[in-house]
Amino acid sequence: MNNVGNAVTAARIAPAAVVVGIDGPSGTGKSSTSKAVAAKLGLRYLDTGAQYRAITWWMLSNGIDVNDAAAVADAAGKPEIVSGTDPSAPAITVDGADAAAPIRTQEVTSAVSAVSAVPEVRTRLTELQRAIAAEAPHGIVVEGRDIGTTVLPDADLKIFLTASAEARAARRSGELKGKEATDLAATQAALVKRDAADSGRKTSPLAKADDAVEVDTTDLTLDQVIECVVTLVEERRSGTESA
Ligand SMILES: Nc1ncnc2c1ncn2[C@@H]1O[C@H](COP(=O)(O)OP(=O)(O)O)[C@@H](O)[C@H]1O
Ligand SMILES: Nc1ccn([C@H]2C[C@H](O)[C@@H](COP(=O)(O)OP(=O)(O)O)O2)c(=O)n1
Repeated sequence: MNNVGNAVTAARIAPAAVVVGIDGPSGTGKSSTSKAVAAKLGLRYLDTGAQYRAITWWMLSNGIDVNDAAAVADAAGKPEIVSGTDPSAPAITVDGADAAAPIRTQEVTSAVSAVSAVPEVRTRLTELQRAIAAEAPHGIVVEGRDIGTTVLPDADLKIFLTASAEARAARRSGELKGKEATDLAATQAALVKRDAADSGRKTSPLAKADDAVEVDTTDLTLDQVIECVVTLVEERRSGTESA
């Protein structure tokens, strides 16, 4: 076959880039599922929560009062946030510094909802997220709170993960063991408080898009959730299921 023939065949065989948005509250399995699905399907991966944490870390490190929305808005454009999109090695830097560890501290977790509620912060990160998604050659799995509703409303597949507060708190406590306090009731109370703040803010709150597929992960293993999402992506790709 000549070169033109080869190119035509390759174009027919290569699947089109697929964009998947995975939203839901904390501890429902967004990060674990998104990374695994992206790795299995050869897609890029973007953790938008890590970006909101990164901007929050920068605010705290630079002495900005995170409860002063005007001060946060003024500073929102200052930090340079760079996200890696390799699902097997997610990376994030702020002004060139590795932020992977400091964005996971309790101090950042407690402050992130206030910073995320500031419209200037959301506008800046939404633009960044759209640009990253547009550059992914074979497609991308993007996880967050407002991907299906706001960041990528035209995503090929939208998933909304849920789980009981008890299950989510137990999962998070398991992660924290040995690092920080593991009081289950305190972990659950903190989760529920953050959910309420994220769902209750005015600008692009945590919400299920009308056309998202809801998956309750309370009684599913992580492998079952991954399998479920992989199957849904493959169905969308082959056009066997209507949106
Ligand atoms: N279906 C599941 N069953 C049990 N544990 C899970 C399940 N999904 C995720 N986990 C675990 O729960 C914790 C939180 O998962 P994560 O993917 O970080 O959630 P999210 O990104 O929604 O906050 C991780 O330790 C993960 O391994
Ligand atoms: N698209 C997004 C992603 C996260 N956020 C905010 C709200 C969340 O409480 C924080 C942290 O998100 P992250 O996904 O890291 O949180 P958990 O892994 O669930 O603890 O960021 C957001 O407002 N919009």
